Amino acid sequence: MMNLHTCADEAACVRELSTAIVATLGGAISAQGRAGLAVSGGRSPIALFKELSNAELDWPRVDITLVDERFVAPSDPDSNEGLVRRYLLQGRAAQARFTGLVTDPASMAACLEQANRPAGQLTLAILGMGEDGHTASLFPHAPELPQALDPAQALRYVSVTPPAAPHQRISMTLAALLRARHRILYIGGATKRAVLEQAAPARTTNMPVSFVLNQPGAPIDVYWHP
Ligand SMILES: O=C(O)[C@H](O)[C@@H](O)[C@H](O)[C@H](O)COP(=O)(O)O
Repeated sequence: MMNLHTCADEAACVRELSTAIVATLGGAISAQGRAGLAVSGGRSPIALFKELSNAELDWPRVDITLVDERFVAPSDPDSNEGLVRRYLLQGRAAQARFTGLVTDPASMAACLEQANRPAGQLTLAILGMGEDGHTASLFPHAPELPQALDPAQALRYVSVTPPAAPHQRISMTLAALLRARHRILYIGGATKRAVLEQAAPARTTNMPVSFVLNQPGAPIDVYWHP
């Protein structure tokens, strides 16, 4: 079920989100000693990463990883790890512990083996959305989509071949996203608002984001700005 937060503009969303994220991670640190955060790539989170990197939080107790990654070396301009290193792991947040997904750019199997090692419960997953209705790297019509959306999927990460976007991907599975304690979807603009409204009413594999928007036991906070 989704809880929609409408912000006046991007700056307002970034401030509101940063406050909410710090509260959520801080709460987990107080309760369990550490917090786990998984973030998305793309252009949308850059301003949020900049704001968060200066937030006051016990960053050494925060484990940061990725919701999804392109199968490229971390030095590649398209790498989500590179994006996180440039914009989030700066300032105060440089003290967080980061684990990327492309741990061996020569072997997808080795990356998946590493990414799927046992881990504690994720505190928060921050998702983005594409205009085709993908979230994470859960792309419509990807051959691996059935495994990635399987509610009984034990794996946290699978490989995904996007039918119409560059690079092989490593994506968190729907089941893993739903096992996180909290979920946020952060989007902006009129086109994505229309996509959200199309995807919100019912689950459809044509718009995989609909599976995170329609889960009674796993609410999601959606932040949108015009
Ligand atoms: O690595 C990725 O491609 C992302 O994690 C992806 O799911 C992203 O969130 C959307 O594609 C939105 O991207 P924009 O913010 O660039 O529109």
